[in-house]
Amino acid sequence: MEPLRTDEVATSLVSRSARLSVPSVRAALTAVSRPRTLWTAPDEPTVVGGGAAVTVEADGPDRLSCVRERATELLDGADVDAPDVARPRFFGGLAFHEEATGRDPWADFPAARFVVPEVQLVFADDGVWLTVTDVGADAGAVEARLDEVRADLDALSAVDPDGPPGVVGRHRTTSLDAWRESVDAAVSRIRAGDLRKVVLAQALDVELGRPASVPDLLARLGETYPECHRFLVEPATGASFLGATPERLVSLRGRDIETGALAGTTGRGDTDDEDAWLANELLASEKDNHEHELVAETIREQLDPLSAEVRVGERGIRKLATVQHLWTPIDATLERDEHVLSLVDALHPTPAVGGLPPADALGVIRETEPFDRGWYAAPVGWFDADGDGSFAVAIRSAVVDDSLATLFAGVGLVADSDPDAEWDEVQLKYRPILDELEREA
Ligand SMILES: C=C(O[C@@H]1C=C(C(=O)O)C=C[C@H]1O)C(=O)O
Repeated sequence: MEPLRTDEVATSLVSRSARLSVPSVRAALTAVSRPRTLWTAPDEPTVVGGGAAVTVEADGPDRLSCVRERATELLDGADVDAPDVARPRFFGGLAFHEEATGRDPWADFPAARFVVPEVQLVFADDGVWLTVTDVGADAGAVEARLDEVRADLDALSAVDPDGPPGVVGRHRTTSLDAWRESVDAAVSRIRAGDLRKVVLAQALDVELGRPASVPDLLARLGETYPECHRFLVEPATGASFLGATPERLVSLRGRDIETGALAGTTGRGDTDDEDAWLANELLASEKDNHEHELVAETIREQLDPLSAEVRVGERGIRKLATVQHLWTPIDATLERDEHVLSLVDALHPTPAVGGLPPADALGVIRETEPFDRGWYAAPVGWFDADGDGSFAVAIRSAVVDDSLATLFAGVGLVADSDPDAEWDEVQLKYRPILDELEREA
């Protein structure tokens, strides 16, 4: 991609904002036009985006510094009249690997893409804020557009959500036999000392009874997984990528970093006793603790050189509707100012979704997986003009294209991993999305 010319970018991003009322996040997401964005994170206001005032894309090993450079030019010269909560931000993410293949279902997903939504709605504690942004327009035109969009959105009425579309067919990318073979091969390499951990994933193509409503699916995921990051990345055309992930990659505010290690998995029990028993087994499991420790250790090592202090909290259990994970909170204070994209670059992929050593694990993933990960297990999130931002790891996710959905799920493999147990764990990790597609209303 050609770099943007300076005369195209200087002081040309104009944002204006106002309060408004809309019945729900779902109604807002239904009303705005593509490309659409949804971002919901614990302790952050939910954001809905529609349209793109500006789009920045990049490819290859320097994709994040390219994005950052172009975005900084645009944001530095911006003419913004908005309270902090409603400031314009870039939303988007990356492909798991450095290059995009363009293979189905990822045809419309480049190696990195971020947009400043033309229409941004922030569901803040004190109400909903609308921000309209344009590039190359005069302030009067942006104000007129703000009035127009606000009038349209203010007139929205609540609509009952549709029930799930239902699942009428399934196709796995990996058979149980092929899986056993791949896991055995990976485990042998780990035992031989070639690598310490690798995360292998599967994809599941699902045919739906009727086209899925993306806003409804995300609304249902919000009810079942309120503690997760929910996201939608929907390009101008083609498929939508969405999910409800329990894994934060990193958030940065000023010099304060919050992250954590999430790895090691078991199911939920049918009774409280069984649930507690499963949690205790997980806490005591040598294999899961080893798998987890590699993630926590690596995150700490990545943050150490950048930080005045890294604090690793106590390992515990993170319970979700369908699974429980080992989780260690990690926070840090930066030594000097950094952009959140630099932290994303340093941390992705953590051994929770890649492996260790990272380059060897990525090699095994590329050789083994018969499908393109696309943006699955990669960072999605936002950043602003100060370089603050928040990113999640896009797991428990799917690409939805009309009546077709492709779900992704992976597992961490170490020396004593068992192929059949890992197979079952993959099936468990499909459930967040699969349940919302299948469940009766
Ligand atoms: C890779 C996934 O999950 C990751 C792998 C985990 C594990 O192996 O125990 C647990 C949480 C995530 O870090 C996924 O859900 O697709």
